[in-house]
Amino acid sequence: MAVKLESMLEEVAVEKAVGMVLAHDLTQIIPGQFKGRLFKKGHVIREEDIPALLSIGKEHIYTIRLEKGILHEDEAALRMAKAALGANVQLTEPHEGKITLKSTIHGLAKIDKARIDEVNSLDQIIMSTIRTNSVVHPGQGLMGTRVIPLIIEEARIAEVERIAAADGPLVEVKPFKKLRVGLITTGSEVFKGRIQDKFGPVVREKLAALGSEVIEQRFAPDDSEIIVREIRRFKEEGADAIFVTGGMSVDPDDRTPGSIKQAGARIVSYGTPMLPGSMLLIGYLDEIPIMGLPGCVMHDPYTSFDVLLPRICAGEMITRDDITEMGYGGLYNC
Ligand SMILES: Nc1nc2c(c(=O)[nH]1)N[C@H]1C(S)=C(S)[C@@H](COP(=O)(O)OP(=O)(O)OC[C@H]3O[C@@H](n4cnc5c(N)ncnc54)[C@H](O)[C@@H]3O)O[C@H]1N2
Ligand code: MOO
Repeated sequence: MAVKLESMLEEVAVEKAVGMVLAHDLTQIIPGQFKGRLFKKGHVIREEDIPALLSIGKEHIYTIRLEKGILHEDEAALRMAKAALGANVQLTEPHEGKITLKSTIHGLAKIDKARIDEVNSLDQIIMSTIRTNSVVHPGQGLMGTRVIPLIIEEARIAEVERIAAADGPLVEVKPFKKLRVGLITTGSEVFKGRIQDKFGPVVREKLAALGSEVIEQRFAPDDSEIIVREIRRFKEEGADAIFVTGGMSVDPDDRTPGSIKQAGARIVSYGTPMLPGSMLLIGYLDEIPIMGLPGCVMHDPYTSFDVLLPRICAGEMITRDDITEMGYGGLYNC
């Protein structure tokens, strides 16, 4: 097969290539200064291009005679990118044989890791992505895809298309919903005014960054009855989610996990295998997400709360398996 492909590529010395059409983008790299396309595919080589071609190490160029069933790298990348494409994602033009998929919105990137792995197990075909469940902004890259050789058998790209068609899109971005969140801040030291609340501003800011809001923050002492009552009140008032802060660890005054349970929540997990954020609780009160947020959320910039919040704001239901998977790679300077 390799011999057949090679027979479609003919080397021509650049001095003899004037008037010929470049068959692919040509890259220049000057470390620290420039990396990019010096000549574009389709460029007709001129006499004055010869010194530049020689300066980037091209003494020969290829002319390609594509036979039936063989694809140029740009066409192969385009077919793979189209096969992977889901909602709120757009393609770039091919550049040096690569096509990038970019988000068109602020949202939650969903990347199907299992099928991306399946594609990447194929020889000389790549799909390089960001991690699934990342928060992305308009214009942000989600995937770059290309084939390694300059030309490739179409049947191999059809295999990628088959993998991509087996289920939903490989790459898509879910928009965030506008959640109206009820916030209950526990702790007698805050309730009695011994210290100033530092949880409210953090939770408000994190929600605002995802397009959601705190409808009201209520304060409760370390008293289960009061905490349960406030949880039920937010539920009755139609909050889309309820967050309870503080009182999440092992002291006798830590009443939050017990109160969430007592309020009737189905607990998905009390505890996440992530540091910081190990004492976080996530559950559901009917279909409403309810979380117990430990003290670290106030001061650590990235905790289990930051992993779960974007998914909740995108309307996803968190499962016990999702929590389990947070441990591997989940230690952040804690
Ligand atoms: N022996 C153990 N100690 C701790 C454990 C443990 O498992 N065993 N877990 C640790 C982890 S992890 C965390 S996180 C912290 C915090 O847990 P809590 O959520 O129970 O936090 P509190 O005890 O309620 O408060 C801790 C600290 O933060 C201040 N605080 C609380 N709420 C506010 C607020 N709204 N504004 C300002 N400051 C607040 C509180 O006064 C305390 O000083 O536990 C570890 N320890
Ligand atoms: O819940 Mo604690 O965050 O692991 O620091």
